[in-house]
Amino acid sequence: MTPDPKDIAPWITYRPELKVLDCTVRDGGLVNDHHFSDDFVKALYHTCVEAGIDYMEIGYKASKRVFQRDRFGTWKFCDEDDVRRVVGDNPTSLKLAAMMDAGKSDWKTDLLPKDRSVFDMIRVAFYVHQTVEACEMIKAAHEKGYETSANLMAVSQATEVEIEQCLELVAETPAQVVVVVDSFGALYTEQIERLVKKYLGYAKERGKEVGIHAHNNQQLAFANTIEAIIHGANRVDASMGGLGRGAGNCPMELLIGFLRNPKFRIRPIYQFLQDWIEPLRAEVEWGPYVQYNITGQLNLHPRAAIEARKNPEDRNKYVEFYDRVTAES
Ligand SMILES: C[C@H](O)CC(=O)C(=O)O
Repeated sequence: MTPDPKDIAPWITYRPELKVLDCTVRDGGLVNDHHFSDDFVKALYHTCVEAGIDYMEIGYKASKRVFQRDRFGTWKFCDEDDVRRVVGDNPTSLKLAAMMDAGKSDWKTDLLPKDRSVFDMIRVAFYVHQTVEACEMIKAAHEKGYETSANLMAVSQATEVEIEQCLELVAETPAQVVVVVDSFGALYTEQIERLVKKYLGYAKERGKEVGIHAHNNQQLAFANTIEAIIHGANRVDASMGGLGRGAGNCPMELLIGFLRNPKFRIRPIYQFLQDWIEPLRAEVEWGPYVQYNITGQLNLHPRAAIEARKNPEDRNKYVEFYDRVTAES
């Protein structure tokens, strides 16, 4: 059989259906409590438009009952007026997404009907025990007119049977996308392959796409993202300079350098790194530091590593950190 020309050297061709989501402000908000200036978010928005990125996740729609409004920045709540101050009515082809956490958002009351909102997509983030609420959230957002995505977090800690039960329930919802989320940066490429194939098994026949959201604890976020793409993930998350919680995410500059669709342009991304990400490094820290390597290897939430790196004097006490977390786990 003659192979499809697209399959001979797929890394020099492209899949038109593959879409990229920028999660810089949303995941990066977990580093600075969402205190990004309007100018930063505006510059990122224009960069995403110029770079041909498909979606920009501009923040969370978090509950103001659960989180104090004055302790967090604008992008934790993404009120419609705040977002419009930066993007106007968004007269571009870049779609805007917000994330809503199960258990931490007022999804019954906080979502406007789509025709009155600047948002296009709601991504529902949940842990496996919150699957039932997440399915209700997805249905509610869909009924209001939004595209929806199901992001099962911390999948590296869920059992096989829990993942399967979750996917069965999510498959029955209107979610267009189901994302493999490696919250702890714990997964290796072989595991990514298995998970993407498993997710596709539930998603594909219902017309849903599979996505990938990788963390960089073991410096595998880019490699795992490529692996997910190879096995059929068509929705891909990345952030500028890898900005994101703890070790950060798959760097956008690497991802766009890898993708071959001519609609993507890398130059505006370098401009954004130069103008906005490098100055930010002087204020906040993210990246695959040793404490994050350790929590990734142990398949643990990065919170202990984040805590350990808070005090600059203690940052290099790797052995003490290693001994503590291995004694606790
Ligand atoms: C579900 C989201 O992608 C949340 C997140 O960033 C995570 O890693 O978990």
